[in-house]
Amino acid sequence: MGGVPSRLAGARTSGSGKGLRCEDVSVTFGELRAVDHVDLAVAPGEVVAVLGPSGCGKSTLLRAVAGLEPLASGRVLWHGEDLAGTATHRRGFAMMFQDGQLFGHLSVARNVGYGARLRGLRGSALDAEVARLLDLVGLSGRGEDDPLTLSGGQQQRVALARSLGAGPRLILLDEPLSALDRELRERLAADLRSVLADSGTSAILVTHDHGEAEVIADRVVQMEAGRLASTAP
Ligand SMILES: Nc1ncnc2c1ncn2[C@@H]1O[C@H](COP(=O)(O)OP(=O)(O)OP(=O)(O)O)[C@@H](O)[C@H]1O
Repeated sequence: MGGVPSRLAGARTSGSGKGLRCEDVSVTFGELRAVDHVDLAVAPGEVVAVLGPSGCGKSTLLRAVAGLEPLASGRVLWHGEDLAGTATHRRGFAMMFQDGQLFGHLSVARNVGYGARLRGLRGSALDAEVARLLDLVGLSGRGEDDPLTLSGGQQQRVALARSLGAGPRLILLDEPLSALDRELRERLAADLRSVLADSGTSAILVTHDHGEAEVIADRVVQMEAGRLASTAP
């Protein structure tokens, strides 16, 4: 934790067809075209921020990538494979929201180990994985705590560790820090960047905070009324 390591070499471009590709993706709610013919590529290991005002369609785009919204047009592909027939839980993507939605009846360790258990880890292998994840998010030794006694920032770290524990190939982050106060947000933004870099996980970060996007992401794309605009390195 701490420090901002440089991103993985070669993770900056996505022209190879590797990683995620949204092609001409639209999502409609009745007359409203919430996501309007969006093209977006995320290379393996790359973190892309989607920045835009409230209601511009950011969350809907994430949900479409996750397979939680039907597409009115276009395709979502991973390594060139169309995911249309792949259910959400089979896509290998994890989602993390503003409110980390921890399981209040489970210890921190059980929360963090949840995804790893789904991957089949048990016993000492599971314990080692939980310890690794807790270390990754700066919460070593807190495994037996009740998550609801942790601060908001600590809870978000647990949520992040739990998401990473599922071993996702892509993590979808929907305003993961916006419930926190500014000081904590700035600190956790730097931590989030280093955790994503250390784990080599591809990510899409949705936010309306320009500074947060700049700190966390390799690339920032602007969304406005359902459409993606400029790309700034
Ligand atoms: N299930 C739904 N049914 C109808 N309209 C919806 C639904 N979900 C989202 N919308 C509408 O789609 C548009 C985009 O919403 P979305 O939540 O994607 O925006 P957002 O950019 O993530 O906003 P915020 O930053 O406030 O979370 C909004 O006009 C919203 O009202």
